[in-house]
Amino acid sequence: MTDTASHRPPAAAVALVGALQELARADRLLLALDFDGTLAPFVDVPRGARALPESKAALDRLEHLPRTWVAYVSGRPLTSLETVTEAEADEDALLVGSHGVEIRFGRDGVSLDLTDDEQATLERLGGVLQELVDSIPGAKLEIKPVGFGVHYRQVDPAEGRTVVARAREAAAGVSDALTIRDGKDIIEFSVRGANKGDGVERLREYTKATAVLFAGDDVTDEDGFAVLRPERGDVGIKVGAGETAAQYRVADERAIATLLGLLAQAREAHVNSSTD
Ligand SMILES: O=P(O)(O)OC[C@H]1O[C@H](O[C@H]2O[C@H](CO)[C@@H](O)[C@H](O)[C@H]2O)[C@H](O)[C@@H](O)[C@@H]1O
Repeated sequence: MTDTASHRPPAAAVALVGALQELARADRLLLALDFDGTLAPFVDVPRGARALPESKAALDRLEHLPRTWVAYVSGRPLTSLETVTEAEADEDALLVGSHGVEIRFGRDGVSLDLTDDEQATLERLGGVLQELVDSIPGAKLEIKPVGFGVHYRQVDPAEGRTVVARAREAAAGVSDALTIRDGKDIIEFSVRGANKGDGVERLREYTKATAVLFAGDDVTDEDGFAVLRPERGDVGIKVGAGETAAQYRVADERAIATLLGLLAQAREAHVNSSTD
């Protein structure tokens, strides 16, 4: 490789920047973004996670632009997502929580209305998983509206697989109809199945977006990538390693922050040129 070639940006990065410039020209643009591992670096205590300041600043610019919507699509319960995105008081916030089960679009929400069977399963599930985490140093139970997350980020790394196996076994003793999701140092069980793809489609319908950007880092984000329509200008960005259906990949949350800054700049330029 020549010295000049070694300083050239890789073709994939050039293609991604080009795709974002095209996206910036969309008539109605929706940014649907995963939170943890995409906007916010991982931390030990989930309520302490926050988007990188550069991402937050770019998203603030974007959501103030006409015909542009910013939405968060997360595995977190809606209330937790409101806290970490600082959207509690934002009456226009677009939030999809609990992997697509909980929805808050502006003032409108979806009532969960758990059936008696779902409620009973949830209670038994909580009992067995609480007993499990109490027996494993460092394990924590996250209570969610339709399920539970067993966190093992602070468990001895050699024990991670055992925690997952024991949690699966305990949950199987309660019901064989649970939705189970493996995440980053977490295994989650839900009595209701919906996914991030459902959430993205609901957002697309609500905003009447003509193009969508979805970015995510985890296996659960693959449902979001699966509903994208690249032939209509949608863009999917996978953050970090792992198999993906996304068209593009970046290394980490810092790269996402940089791209959101570029997109904000390109969208502002597009909006200004259309109003000239
Ligand atoms: O869909 P996401 O927005 O990526 O949410 C996935 C899960 O995120 C949270 O857990 C993860 O982040 C924590 C804070 O950095 C970290 O401690 C934990 O190990 C990660 O798994 C959240 O607590 C879960 O409810 C979400 O499902």
